[in-house]
Amino acid sequence: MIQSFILTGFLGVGKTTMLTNTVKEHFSDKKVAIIVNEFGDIGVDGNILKNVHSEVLEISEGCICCQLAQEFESGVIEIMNKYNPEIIFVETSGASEPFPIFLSLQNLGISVEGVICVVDAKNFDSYKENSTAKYQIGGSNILVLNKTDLVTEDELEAVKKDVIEIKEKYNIKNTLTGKKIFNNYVINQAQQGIVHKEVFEGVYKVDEIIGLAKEYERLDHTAQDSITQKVVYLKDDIAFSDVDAVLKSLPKSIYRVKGVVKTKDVPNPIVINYAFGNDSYEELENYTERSIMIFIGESIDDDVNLLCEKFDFLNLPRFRMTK
Ligand SMILES: Nc1nc2c(ncn2[C@@H]2O[C@H](COP(=O)(O)OP(=O)(O)OP(=O)(O)O)[C@@H](O)[C@H]2O)c(=O)[nH]1
Repeated sequence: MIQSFILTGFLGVGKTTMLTNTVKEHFSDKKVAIIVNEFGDIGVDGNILKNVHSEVLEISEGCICCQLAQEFESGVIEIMNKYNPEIIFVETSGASEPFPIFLSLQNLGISVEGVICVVDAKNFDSYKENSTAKYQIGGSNILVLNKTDLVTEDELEAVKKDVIEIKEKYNIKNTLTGKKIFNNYVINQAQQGIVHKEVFEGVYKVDEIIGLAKEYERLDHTAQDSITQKVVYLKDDIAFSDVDAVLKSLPKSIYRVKGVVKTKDVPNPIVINYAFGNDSYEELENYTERSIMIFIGESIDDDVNLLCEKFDFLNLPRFRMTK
């Protein structure tokens, strides 16, 4: 039976980082397939993951936990037929919930060995009130407190306490029986998403659930959430300092920026990663498409327009707005 893991967690918490590091560290001898669903339609994570693994299927243009359930299932079948993997990892977008994906995998006869929710220990306070974030915790059985290098022990304890409280409140239940679906859960810690191998050894395998799909009512949460994204292309190659200038001028409403940008001063295109005030850059080989930045946050349209006015190398696509 094919094994699978679902990776969930809010925007920018470190899911792609975990996948990149985990597969390298623990699964170099296995045939691994990765399915990644990005928030929106641009494959930044897909490009990063493809640099590390050969089998990466991107499902974009929507959310696999609601609008794209069917596309997700056919994607899984496609990857099984083409590649015959031993393990499938599904990285859900930071704006989806894991439970519908869990049901889809089980419907396809795939064993779910764990639903992992990555929590950003540094920025948890900034997003813990978001309802999707709560359902991500409630729908998982392995909670990983990541970015532990950025917090003190006391801060980490406080996050852990909050996470447990949310887990208890949002732990998903079978609406027919009233019983908890994930009876047990564990809380782990990580830095750069690296967790102990035990997490991936199937000790937290989730029991099969039968006949529950119709009972899950929170479908199409994207209709209610106020998180939006705006895609911006860059006209020309720019100086690295310009990228920095953009990130330093972000208003509070924009809490996540991803992108791949070609600069005049760095040989390879750089991957930009900005989450809640922290930024990082990494070079990416083999990227030949246009420079792009994706801004994600709450009600950000006007703020992104202002940024584009201020930095004239930022160019809003005229006919392109997702979500
Ligand atoms: N300091 C620190 N930074 C981290 C850690 N884990 C991830 N990061 C950084 O956090 C940023 C976001 O990481 P990603 O792995 O892209 O996050 P994600 O959850 O896949 O993000 P989305 O695709 O928006 O959902 C990147 O700049 C990472 O380098 C960590 O443990 N410590």
